[in-house]
Amino acid sequence: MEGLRVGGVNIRRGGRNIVAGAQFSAPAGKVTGLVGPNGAGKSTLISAIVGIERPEAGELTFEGANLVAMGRRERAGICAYVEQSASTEERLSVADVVALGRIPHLPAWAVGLGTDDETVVAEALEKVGMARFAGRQFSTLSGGEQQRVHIARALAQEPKLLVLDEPTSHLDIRAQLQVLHLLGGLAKAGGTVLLALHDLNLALRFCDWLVVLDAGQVVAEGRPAEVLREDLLASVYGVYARLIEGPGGPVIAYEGTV
Ligand SMILES: Nc1ncnc2c1ncn2[C@@H]1O[C@H](COP(=O)(O)OP(=O)(O)OP(=O)(O)O)[C@@H](O)[C@H]1O
Repeated sequence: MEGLRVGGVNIRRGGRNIVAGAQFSAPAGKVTGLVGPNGAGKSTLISAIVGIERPEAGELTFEGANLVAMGRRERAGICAYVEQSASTEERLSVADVVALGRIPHLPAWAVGLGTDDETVVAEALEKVGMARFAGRQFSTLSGGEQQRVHIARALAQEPKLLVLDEPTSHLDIRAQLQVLHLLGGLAKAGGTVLLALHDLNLALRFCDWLVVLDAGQVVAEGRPAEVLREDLLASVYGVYARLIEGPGGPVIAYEGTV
């Protein structure tokens, strides 16, 4: 299965190349991690993939269809996006925020959700452990609770391509494991999942495929344990680390900065 293909993408901002000739695949049926140090260009590249900005050059395709040329509604029928910092939906309830995910699936004349849509919304909240918050005003939630609701909104969209920018940054460790497990389940069901991630041990454990971005360029792509080698951790992240065998597979033990 083809999934997402990023081909020779250039993105300029402020008069300089932020992403330069990025080329990689996020295959369908896999969780692909996009990793790299602060400022590497991960969010910028993601903003082009989800259609927030147009790349200056290059191709972005999903299952062979050109994402750049797609209209908003068509793209929303395929791709859901969970932003790094959640925007404030001030007066909406939690259930209303998640219901926004159903909009691409509603007919143009619809005035509200159908029963099936409401079931999808309730299930999405259940999956992220937020069902009991359905009636709460979104703005009263904690950062981690808001992040879970945004993930639920993306799940309610039932996307073929799910793109998440650091979806676990505000989550406690249990919620991180639950969300990453959930994403693994979506991929196993045939979905394409791409997520920017800082925790390389979580990337090792939960990603099937890894893309490393450094200074706007893809410097490595492959299976996590083959990509996250000691020399790459030193050259890209500037850290000394050892890969040691943990009970559930390899684990990175950090030793210091280069
Ligand atoms: N409008 C802009 N003008 C100039 N530089 C910009 C602009 N927007 C972003 N940048 C720069 O582009 C680089 C990439 O930013 P981006 O947010 O994509 O990185 P990132 O890999 O997501 O980083 P982080 O891990 O810190 O979230 C950074 O150095 C940032 O300062």
